Amino acid sequence: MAIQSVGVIGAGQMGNGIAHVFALAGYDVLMTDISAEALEKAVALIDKNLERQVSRQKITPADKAAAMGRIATTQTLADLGQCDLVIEAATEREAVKHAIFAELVPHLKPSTILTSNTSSISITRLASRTDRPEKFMGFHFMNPVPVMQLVELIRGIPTDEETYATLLEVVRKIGKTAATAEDFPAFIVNRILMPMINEAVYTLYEGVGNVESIDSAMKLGTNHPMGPLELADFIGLDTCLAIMNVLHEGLADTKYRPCPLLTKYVEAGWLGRKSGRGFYDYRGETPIPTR
Ligand SMILES: CC(=O)CC(=O)SCCNC(=O)CCNC(=O)[C@H](O)C(C)(C)COP(=O)(O)OP(=O)(O)OC[C@H]1O[C@@H](n2cnc3c(N)ncnc32)[C@H](O)[C@@H]1OP(=O)(O)O
Ligand SMILES: NC(=O)C1=CN([C@@H]2O[C@H](COP(=O)(O)OP(=O)(O)OC[C@H]3O[C@@H](n4cnc5c(N)ncnc54)[C@H](OP(=O)(O)O)[C@@H]3O)[C@@H](O)[C@H]2O)C=CC1
Repeated sequence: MAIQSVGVIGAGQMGNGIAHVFALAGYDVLMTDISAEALEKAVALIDKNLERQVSRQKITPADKAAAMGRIATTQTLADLGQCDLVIEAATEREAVKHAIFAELVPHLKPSTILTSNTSSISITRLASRTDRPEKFMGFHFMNPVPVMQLVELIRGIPTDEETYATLLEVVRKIGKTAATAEDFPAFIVNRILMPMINEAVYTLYEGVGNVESIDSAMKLGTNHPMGPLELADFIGLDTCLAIMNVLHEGLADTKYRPCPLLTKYVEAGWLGRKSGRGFYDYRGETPIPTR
């Protein structure tokens, strides 16, 4: 099936990056969020990130103008009804995602492919609550979307071959590379990455190192571009905790127990970069460790 128009639900860190990449690749993008402010911020951020690509001569000013011209926003979910492909990238909470799909599905044309950018939640379970489980897939982008090469494709039990083949082709058209994962908690990337981040928080919690020494050790000792605590702040501590909870509950193994310190930071509303504070304080000129 040919995809031309793409609906993006949630204009947070991932939603804006997904809209950016699809618009640049020539798709018409309609982005929605419950918050008008989030939509405004997302469009401003896409403009800024495209400008950065222009200044590094990755794209031309005309490419940027064309991409911005392909992005529209709405606060009405039903407006996404005529899109060929919908990518849900709202908050990592299963109840939120079920509610979005329940509201959206009655407005969708029959051919629309419905996807979720969830980091961890069962695709089969999300699909089963829609009217089109065979046209439902996990479509998992990495942060920052304009930079990261990978997209994980996750088929639920009922997903049909045509839907999978269509998304493989879309990944190719946006210039990224697909890895196919089976539908088990947190799929491939987060099954491996999130326990490492959680272990870094335990290392902090138990006093083995402080924020600076843990991040420095992993950056300089294992050549990771970001330390695990810096990366956790970048992803969002609420999202990290949500993923650990899905792993813990879904695999029923205590080795996935979220670190109590991670829970504490989320309870404080210190969610990382997006809220101004997490394992680092981002409110000044340079990030300062909070422990
Ligand atoms: C939680 C989940 O479900 C799944 C996940 O996403 S897990 C998280 C996966 N992501 C990671 O692991 C990211 C790890 N970090 C990194 O790879 C790097 O630190 C980083 C790419 C984010 C930044 O790299 P850096 O070298 O420190 O910064 P910087 O030099 O500013 O940027 C590198 C390049 O990316 C570009 N870039 C960075 N952010 C960008 C953005 N938002 N939009 C467009 N381009 C961007 C820069 O323009 C630059 O391009 P050039 O190489 O062409 O010059
Ligand atoms: N952060 C990351 O590194 C990655 C995240 N993901 C996944 O992408 C999804 C989004 O994450 P991320 O962008 O980081 O999260 P953010 O918190 O940055 O953004 C989520 C956005 O969704 C909005 N939202 C919440 N409820 C609804 C709703 N009912 N309808 C429309 N929009 C809604 C939020 O609005 P408000 O702020 O007003 O609540 C917010 O703007 C999650 O499923 C996450 O697991 C996948 C890969 C990487």
